[in-house]
Amino acid sequence: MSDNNGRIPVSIITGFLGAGKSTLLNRILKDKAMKDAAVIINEFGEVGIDHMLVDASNDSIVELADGCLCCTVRGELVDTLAELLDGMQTGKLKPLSRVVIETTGLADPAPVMQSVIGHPALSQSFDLDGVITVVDTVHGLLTLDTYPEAVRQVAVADRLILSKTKLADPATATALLARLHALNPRAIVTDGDTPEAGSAAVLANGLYDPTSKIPDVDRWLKDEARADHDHHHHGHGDDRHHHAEGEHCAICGHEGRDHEHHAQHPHDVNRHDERIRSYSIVHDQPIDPMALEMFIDILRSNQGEKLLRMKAVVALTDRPDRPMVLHGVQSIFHPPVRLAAWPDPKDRRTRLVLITRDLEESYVRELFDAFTGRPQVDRPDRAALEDNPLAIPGMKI
Ligand SMILES: Nc1nc2c(ncn2[C@@H]2O[C@H](COP(=O)(O)OP(=O)(O)OP(=O)(O)O)[C@@H](O)[C@H]2O)c(=O)[nH]1
Repeated sequence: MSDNNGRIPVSIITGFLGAGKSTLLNRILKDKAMKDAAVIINEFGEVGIDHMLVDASNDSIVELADGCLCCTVRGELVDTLAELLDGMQTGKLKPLSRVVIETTGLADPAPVMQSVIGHPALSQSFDLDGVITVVDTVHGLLTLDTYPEAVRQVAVADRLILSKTKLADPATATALLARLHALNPRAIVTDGDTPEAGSAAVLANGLYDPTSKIPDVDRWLKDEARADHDHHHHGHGDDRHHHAEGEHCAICGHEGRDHEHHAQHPHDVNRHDERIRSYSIVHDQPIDPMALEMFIDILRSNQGEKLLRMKAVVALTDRPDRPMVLHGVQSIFHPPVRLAAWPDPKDRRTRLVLITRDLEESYVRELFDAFTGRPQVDRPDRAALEDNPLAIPGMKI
């Protein structure tokens, strides 16, 4: 199902080692809607076996063995996408409805996403439709504590699919959900045991909606208010549970006197999580296109590596009725797309959603305010920044 511009949606399935990626993919491939999809499987190790585990009824399965998609075989991924395109253009391949990429368990999804959105030619033909991260309900908490790759996989996901839910005890599942919500409040969470999880519908995550032909902006900006609320409380000690005397706490197992703790287990050292933030910026006046360009340029050239993901719908002064959609991963941005109209004509506010690592919200807000005409008293304005981009406090190059 390609969009207005003929671009083919690409979904990335990721998740830690053994989380259940292949199991999920096998279920999805049985969906009739996957008939014209191509699947690219990346496997780490000398001998590829994942392709044998994936249902072979789909003849567009390509395996990229011996190396990790996010590092050594990234070029191979680009080549494979180019070959698929060539195959379609020369009539050797039937038109593809979708491409699904399954990464290795240790992959950082960002470079894989960049291969799709950042390649000048490929981005004309493919569009990232979302990252689906499979999380093992039994081992998820420990994995998140131990492996930064797992935290990144959760942080950038559009959808989280919980596997092995029936094997996990309820307390573990509750604690995991709280942890996932803190890390990525906007992701859709789906129980892997539901029929929905095994359907092609989970792959469509709304960078555009195939039926309405415009990005499902509301979906990826969802929970904006709640996420902001959570963020403001994060780290200020307000995100606590209170228990009455004698009450059993499902998260930490404590019983007895009144006690409080964070949504995660109190002994849980969220050493990776605390560096990752998700926040949104809302602005109600149309923005000068030049100012937007400079804001994005400074942000990505100076802080690109900390920008795990940014999605935005922006009202510009030249055509405020036709919003601009921006979509970036680290310093790579998809070519901006002008929508024909606002997804919701009653809500024409500019909205930016950012997922960052080691980049404070206050820095991004100040930079945004400086370029959109709302500088604060003791902060540099746009003119000062154009003269000297280092004038932003905390700016490092
Ligand atoms: N009970 C149960 N087992 C599951 C579920 N999902 C996966 N498994 C099992 O978990 C094991 C790992 O599943 P895979 O689908 O191979 O996981 P993967 O993420 O593709 O693994 P790698 O490719 O090694 O990273 C297999 O034995 C699966 O049968 C689930 O929802 N419930």
